[in-house]
Amino acid sequence: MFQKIPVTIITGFLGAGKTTLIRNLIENAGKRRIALVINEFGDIGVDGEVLKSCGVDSCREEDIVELANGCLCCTVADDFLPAIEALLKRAPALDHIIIETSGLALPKPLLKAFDWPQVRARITVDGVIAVVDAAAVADGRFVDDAEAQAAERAADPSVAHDNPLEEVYEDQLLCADLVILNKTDLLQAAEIARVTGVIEATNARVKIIATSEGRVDADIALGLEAGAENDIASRPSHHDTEEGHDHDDFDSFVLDIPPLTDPETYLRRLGDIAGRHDVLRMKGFLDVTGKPMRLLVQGVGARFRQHYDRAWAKDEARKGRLVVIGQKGIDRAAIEAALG
Ligand SMILES: Nc1nc2c(ncn2[C@@H]2O[C@H](COP(=O)(O)OP(=O)(O)OP(=O)(O)O)[C@@H](O)[C@H]2O)c(=O)[nH]1
Repeated sequence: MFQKIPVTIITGFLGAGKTTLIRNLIENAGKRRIALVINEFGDIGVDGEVLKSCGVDSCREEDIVELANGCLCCTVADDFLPAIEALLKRAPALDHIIIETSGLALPKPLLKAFDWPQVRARITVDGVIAVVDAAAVADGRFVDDAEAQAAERAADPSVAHDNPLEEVYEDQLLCADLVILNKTDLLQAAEIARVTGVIEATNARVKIIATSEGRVDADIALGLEAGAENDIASRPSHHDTEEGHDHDDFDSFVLDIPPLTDPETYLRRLGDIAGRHDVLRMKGFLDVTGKPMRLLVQGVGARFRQHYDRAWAKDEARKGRLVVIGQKGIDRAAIEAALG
């Protein structure tokens, strides 16, 4: 019998752990033939690179489609649908498609693309998964006083707050069938319970799995059977009355970083600068003098992680580059001066 191919949409704010989750899913997906569609904000394709070098046999380079340049939710017809069409022509047929949206994308416009007749005939959206950085929520990164705001919204559902971070984060939550409450390693049990309550107050119908390092059973995450394209109307958005959305609220730029002799000191400086300038996300690859491998650096707010992920290729220039993402008005000149 003809079967629709299930698609999982993975949303979640910058640095929440979407790529980490996907890596885990493909490692644990058994024999499923999976293709990944990855969309990233910022001009260095770090997520695709991370997944290509993940070393999982079933995840081949040709199974990863990178849609760079902006925001999937704004380029559905031009970029996204042709990419999906190409995946549907694969023989043998794929078992599953996972789409990682950029951390600033609104999932609902993307979900709507799956309601188009030519797409819905062949694909079903198994589920929308929102990855949430539990520590960022606990720190009030998105909403200063989440409990007070949930109470306010319960009294008046139309209440709006002019905070772009909050709008993106909430749109992602409100569209989800499953929340992966990630980074619980950074919180005590009472904080995890509090954050869980805050999420339930925003979206009462969503399932929540608390975890760390994106560890979740692939059979659960890829077997939600939500048919999300059939109940788009029950997923409210702050942007329901608009055509598309703009990205004027956020800014990103790429820094060229000279070769480093003392990466530890440099990374401490990165964390310090990210904190002082309210950087939302920093990531890229650094060239450490004398090391055959490139240093993959990941910053979420002021929290940094790094590891040597692979050797520089023979035909590749050893070039340190970091993408920096912040809210509009982020002080690029000061950051450049501090890191150059
Ligand atoms: N402490 C901690 N760090 C985590 C966890 N999961 C992921 N990270 C780290 O958080 C950083 C961002 O993770 P990613 O998986 O790249 O996040 P993302 O959502 O794909 O990021 P963008 O695509 O830039 O939005 C990386 O340094 C991860 O190693 C976790 O459970 N705990």
